[in-house]
Amino acid sequence: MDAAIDLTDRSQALDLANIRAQLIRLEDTITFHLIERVQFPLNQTIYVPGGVRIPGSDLSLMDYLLREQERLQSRVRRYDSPDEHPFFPDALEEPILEPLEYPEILYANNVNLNHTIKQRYIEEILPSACPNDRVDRGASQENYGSSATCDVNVLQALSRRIHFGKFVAESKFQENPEKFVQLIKTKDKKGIDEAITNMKVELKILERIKMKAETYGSDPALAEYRNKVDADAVVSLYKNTIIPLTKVVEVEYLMQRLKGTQWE
Ligand SMILES: C=C(O[C@@H]1C=C(C(=O)O)C=C[C@H]1O)C(=O)O
Repeated sequence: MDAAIDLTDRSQALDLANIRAQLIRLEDTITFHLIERVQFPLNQTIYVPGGVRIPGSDLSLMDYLLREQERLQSRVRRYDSPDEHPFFPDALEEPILEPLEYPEILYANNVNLNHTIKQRYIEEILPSACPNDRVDRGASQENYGSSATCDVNVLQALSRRIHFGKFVAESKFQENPEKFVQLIKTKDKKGIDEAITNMKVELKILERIKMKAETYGSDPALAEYRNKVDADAVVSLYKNTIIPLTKVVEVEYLMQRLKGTQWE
């Protein structure tokens, strides 16, 4: 959707500095969406299929909203973009807008980590980020729809950020094809992971995201408005979920990279 990178321009899309700038932009998106979500209780019920009665659907309330949001957004070609991955591919419909000409930037692959992303978000990320001092006040209160709406925003931002690993991986492959061809041919996933890892960049990200969570989570003019989000929970989200899953995307994308090429 609002890519800072023009994905119809191959050189822009594979410039590692550009890609990293987009990942930095997504830090703001993810942090702000998380701040919006944690103003509500955990409301576990909205993640349970049947937890809230939905006519004609046996999905959880959150899954129902996510699926319908993806159906709607597919009609304005959100999922034609190579940096977008649906959680419910079967819900997508024909766009009402003319198709955009995306050059072949990424090589054919079936890497989609959304099932894992959603599971980690519901089972680990939300329980650690949502304050446990607010109780679930049941569907009769206004929180359920608002919580699910915020969840959809967070999940779509997490998916975009993690799957951007494909552009990182393609950029790194093109920088040194010989090294990666050798690692891929020998199915050396550990070697690929080491080759794509840049600890300096990772440490910088963790420092910056802590500062952002503390800053965005407070109001400069109102001292009492502090810690709208637990900064350590946001750092842990990046350290234990976002960065590791981005690297899984990079490794799994590269494992499929030689298919149909002269190296196969
Ligand atoms: C995304 C990159 O690849 C890896 C993953 C990172 C991440 O998910 O933030 C950061 C550095 C690398 O270990 C990169 O090199 O920028």
